[in-house]
This record gives sequence, structure tokens and C-alpha cells, in this order.
Amino acid sequence: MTPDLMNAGTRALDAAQARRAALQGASGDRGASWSRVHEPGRVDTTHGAILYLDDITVSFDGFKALNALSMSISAGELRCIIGPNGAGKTTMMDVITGKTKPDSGRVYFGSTIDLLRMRENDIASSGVGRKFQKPTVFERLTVFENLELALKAERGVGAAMRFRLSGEQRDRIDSTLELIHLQGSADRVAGLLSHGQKQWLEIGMLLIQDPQLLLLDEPVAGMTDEETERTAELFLSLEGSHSLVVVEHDMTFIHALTAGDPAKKVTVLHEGSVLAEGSLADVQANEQVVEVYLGR
Ligand SMILES: Nc1ncnc2c1ncn2[C@@H]1O[C@H](COP(=O)(O)OP(=O)(O)OP(=O)(O)O)[C@@H](O)[C@H]1O
Repeated sequence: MTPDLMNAGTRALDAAQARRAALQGASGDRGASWSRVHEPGRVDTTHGAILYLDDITVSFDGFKALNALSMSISAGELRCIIGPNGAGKTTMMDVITGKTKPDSGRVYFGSTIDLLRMRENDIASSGVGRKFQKPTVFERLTVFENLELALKAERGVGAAMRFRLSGEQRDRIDSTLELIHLQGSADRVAGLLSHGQKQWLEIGMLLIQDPQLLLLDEPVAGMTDEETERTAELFLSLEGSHSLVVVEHDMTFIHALTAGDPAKKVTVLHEGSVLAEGSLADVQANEQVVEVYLGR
């Protein structure tokens, strides 16, 4: 999480908590941080791709975490990325979001935005939303307040403090609540939600800012089977209107997301490069993939 994003969240949280404390005579602490995404709609996808990674190498003390990695994600695509521990999946996400700068290679958001020239905060602002594995919601705020905060942060931190919700924005929060299956929990304190519900809330906080590309790192880790199923439904409902890159080890979930559709690509990473790419059936039948990952 970048310092700017941390500040955006904590300062707005302070303001929200001060309001609540004034009303309830209570005080709270700070539980989380999250990404701010705004000004979507400027990404040029006329050539079909929303994300290009070209020949990316990242070395840590001589060890290549990414080794000439190339990959392209189409606009509106839901791409699953699998691979053994240490394959480079998180490092790849770190490069896309500007957390790690590669030794060499190119990363483009659409055909014109060179992400390697941008800082982490600016990449988030350009429409790349990232969900880390661990849910990071503001535990002491209600579900509604968490979404409100995410919506307000679109306007910048200073403006967010003074900003009041319009009817249209309330509707946007309501439709997000419905999308993430939390319409009955709007007034619940987020800390009381189940692990899966916290994950959905954080996804909602990203979605309400309308990112064009969503990077999701092991989103169903720790979820119940029912929560996993619902998360698959949610992601499938976003496909087309958003582009999603989902890193996941849970093959049941990957099955649900690809739903036997041979047109849906799964990418297998191994030792910092693409080992295989194709339909789930194709990669499952690939002997090398079985050897390094699926057969274990
Ligand atoms: N900051 C770092 N310094 C040194 N080595 C690192 C660093 N970050 C990652 N690595 C190494 O790079 C390799 C790739 O790590 P990465 O976390 O990207 O893999 P991953 O595919 O996300 O694994 P997992 O499925 O376990 O999350 C690993 O061998 C890891 O130890």
C-alpha cells in the first residue's frame, strides 16, 4: 500500500470516526488501508488489449523472480493465473501496480499508458484496482461507511472530508451492496463480518471506483464453499464490463470461473515465465503443468 493511499484512508477514517464518536460517545482505532482508483475511461483498448506485459525481468540479488515474462490481457477478459509457490505471480502484480520496477521490459495499460513511467498512486488512479489476499477494510466503520469512504476518495482526500453524498451516489452504494451480497448488512460494523464478507466488501470498495482492470490475489483463500461459489458468480457478472486478472490456487474456483468454456484462457506461471496458456482443459492436459503444479 502506498503512503498516499494510507493517508487517504486514515484521514478520511479519522473524520468518519470523529462523526461517529460525536454521535455515540465512542471512539475507535484504525484497522486497514485500501487503494484509491479514479478517472477511468481514458484507457485506449482499440487494439483489443487492456494490459500488455512484454519481456519483463525482475531480479532479486541475481535471482530472477520474473524471467522475460510476456502476457496480454484482452479488454473485458477474466484471466485466471495459476502456478506453484514462488512462480512470480505476486511479483507480476507488483510490477503492474508499480510497487516493483523491473530490470527490463515494457508494461502498457491499453495501448498508450506506459505503466513503468508511473508511480504507484498514479497507476491506481488511472484505473488499475488491486485486491490483496488479506481483506483490508476499515473494521470499525460500517459496511455502508466503508463504501462511502471509497466513493468519496475518488474526489481526493481534502474534498472527501467536506463532501456529502448525492442521491445518485447513494444509489451507487446501494447497487454495490446488492452486487456484493451485503445489502442486509449495510449498518453492520465491518469487523463483525465473516472473512468472505470482508473480502466482498473490499471488492465492493474497489468496484465503486469503477476501475477498468481489477487484479485479485487469491480472493477466495479462507472462504467457505458457498462464499467461493458466490464470489465466482460475482466475478462472472463483472466480466465484460471490467477486465479481471485472478491469481488463485483453488482449482474448484478456477473451474467455476472458466465454466468449461474453451475460449477462456488460463495462464500457468513457473519460474517467472509463462509455462502454458490456453483453456483450462488444455493446461490441465499439459504434462509440464501437471509435473510442476497440478500433479503435486
Ligand atoms: N523482495 C524480494 N526479495 C527477494 N526475493 C523475492 C522478493 N519477492 C519475491 N521474491 C522471490 O521471488 C520469487 C517469486 O515470488 P512471488 O511471491 O512472486 O511468487 P508467487 O507465485 O506469488 O508465490 P505464492 O503462490 O507463494 O504467493 C520467490 O522465489 C520469492 O522468494
